[in-house]
Formats: sequence, C-alpha cells, structure tokens
Amino acid sequence: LWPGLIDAFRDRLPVSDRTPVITLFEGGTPLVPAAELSRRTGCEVYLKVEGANPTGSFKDRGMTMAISKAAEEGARAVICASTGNTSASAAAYAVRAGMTCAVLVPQGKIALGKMAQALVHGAKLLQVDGNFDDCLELARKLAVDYPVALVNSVNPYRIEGQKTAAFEVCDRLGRAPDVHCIPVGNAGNITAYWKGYREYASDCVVAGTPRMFGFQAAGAAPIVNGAPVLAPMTIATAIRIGNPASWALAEAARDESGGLIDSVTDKQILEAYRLVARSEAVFVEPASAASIAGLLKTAADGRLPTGSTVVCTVTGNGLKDPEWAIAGAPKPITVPVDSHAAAAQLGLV
Ligand SMILES: Cc1ncc(COP(=O)(O)O)c(/C=C/C(=O)C(=O)O)c1O
Repeated sequence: LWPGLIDAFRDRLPVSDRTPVITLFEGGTPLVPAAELSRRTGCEVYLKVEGANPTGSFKDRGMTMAISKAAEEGARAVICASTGNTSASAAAYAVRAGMTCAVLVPQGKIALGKMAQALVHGAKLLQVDGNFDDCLELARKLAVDYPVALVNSVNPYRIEGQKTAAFEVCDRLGRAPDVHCIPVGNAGNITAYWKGYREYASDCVVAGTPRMFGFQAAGAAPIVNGAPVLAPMTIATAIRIGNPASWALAEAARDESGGLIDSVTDKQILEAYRLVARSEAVFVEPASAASIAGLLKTAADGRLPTGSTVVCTVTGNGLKDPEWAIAGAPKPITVPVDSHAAAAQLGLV
C-alpha cells in the first residue's frame, strides 16, 4: 500500500517525528511506456503521469511538504500566487491541515478546473489585475508583512517534495534515464528533478544522471530568450510565466546536466497534446504537452540521440482545461433513437 510521499521517502526529506504529516497519499504515480513516441523518436520513451496525483498535478508533491512544515512551524494560514495548479493543491492541503488558504491568480488566465478546485476547497481567491509574475510579487510581500506562510516553489520545502519524482523514476526503471523532458514555467520542477537525480547518483542508488531537457512556450520563454518576457503569451496558461523565480537554478540544472532549455510553439504543444491522448491514451493539460512537443522537436533536429531512454514528465491532468480537447474535435453528431441511423453514422454498415 502506498504510504504517501513523506513516509515513502522519509529518510530523504527534511522531516522529523515532530513534523505532522499532511497528506492526500500523493506520489507513486504511473510511469507509462509510450510505444508511439518511442517509434517516432527511435528512443525508449516513458511518461511520468503526474496528473494522477490527488489534485491532478505534480504540485501535490511539493505541497505535502510545504504544508506539513508550515503546520510544524505553527502556521494557521498559507498564501500562494498561482497560474492554477499550485492554488488548487494549496487549497486542498490547507483543508487537510485545518489552515486557511489565500490564492492570488492572474485575472482571467486560470483554467476552469483549477479555479473550481480552489473555490470548492474554500480558498480565499483574489484575481489580480496583472500576470503570474505580478501575483508572485504580491504574495511575497504579503508573506513578509502578514502571518501567512508562502507556499510557492520559492519555498524550499516545495522543491524537496517535488524531487521525489526523480526517485520514483529511478526506482521504477532501475536506472536514471539518459534524458528527462519537462515543461518549464516558474522553473521549480526542473530544479527539483535535477536535485533528486543528483542525490540518487551521489548516493550510488543509480550510476548516473540524465540530461535535463526543459521546454518553455515560445511566447513565454524568458530563459530561452535570455530576458524576462513582460507580457507572456501562450494557450498553455500553466506556464504563462515571464520571469521565473527559479531562473538561475533552472540554468544550473541545464548546464550541470549537459542538457538544454528550448521553446515550443502553441501549435506544437497542441499537436503533442492531441497525439499523446490519441496514441498513448494519456490526457494531459496543454502545458504538460510542452515536454512531449520538446521531445519530438529535439528528436527531429538530431539533439536527442536515438536509442536513448527518455522520461517525459506530463505535469497536469487534461481534465483541468478541457476546452482545447473540445475545440480540436469534430462537431458531435446527433442521431434519432434508431440503430440504423446510428450504425450508418458509426460507419458500421
Ligand atoms: C501543469 C503544469 N505544468 C508545468 C508547470 C511548470 O512547472 P514549474 O516550472 O515548476 O513552474 C506548471 C506550473 C504551475 C504553476 O506555476 C502554478 O500553478 O502556479 C503546471 O501547473
């Protein structure tokens, strides 16, 4: 039986028997072999399906740690800025801890499923007349001036929780992958994976570390451009971030691992989004498909050596943002209650 993240990796996390364990039994997510992506790239490709976490994204890994440590420190209220998934997760874990939760989201730029989660869990939600970067600046100021604990990925406990995904990949494969593909927004997750891989390698649990391949949306690619993006634009609203809080750490992960950080267009993201659902039966939200789009891009341009073992983290559940699945689908057909009519429409006759 899966004990939840903190108990699964207790000896590798900054917890003690004084740390209350606030958990929704997150982690232990599927590592799904991707036959079609393997065929197309000539590699051995796996998907780390983080949409299978309790609130539907990888954020639960960081939140079980951040909220448990906040509880240990006596916090009664938490705050975060979010493009949606952090707020959904913080709201849920705050309920488990009996804390109040304030979330700051960029006005009109949060997917419906994520907004629903924050609201249904009773978070105090403020829409900020600005983008995510403005929200994070505001959340940081509030956490300094008021008795609320900041649970964004600038909180090191978030990174500690999220690094466990790298442990799970290695435990399941029996080795570190050659390459790990991941979307990059505020850059906490690429930082966390790299930390986890380095820890496993330095403890000789695995022989080596993967090259980290991070991918930003072309309209929100500050690390690729080498400058903040003042008005980030992408349909992948989860990574619509122009000034990542963990910018330097993401570059360190790229450079130390001999990897890369590149961008993919919204068109490439949507193509990957549809491909992975149609061929691997995994429904991810658009931002998550950036890692698949990046896999395909680097395979096509020769930067991904054939025969590599590759893991792509798909970070969020497709149910969070279903509009793009519907927008791209053929219009639904309506038939009378008549089996011949239905058979004809289904091409059975
Ligand atoms: C589905 C999904 N995929 C990728 C990312 C990028 O991860 P980071 O590079 O660690 O930021 C996010 C991030 C979301 C938030 O930053 C937030 O919820 O505020 C996400 O929700």
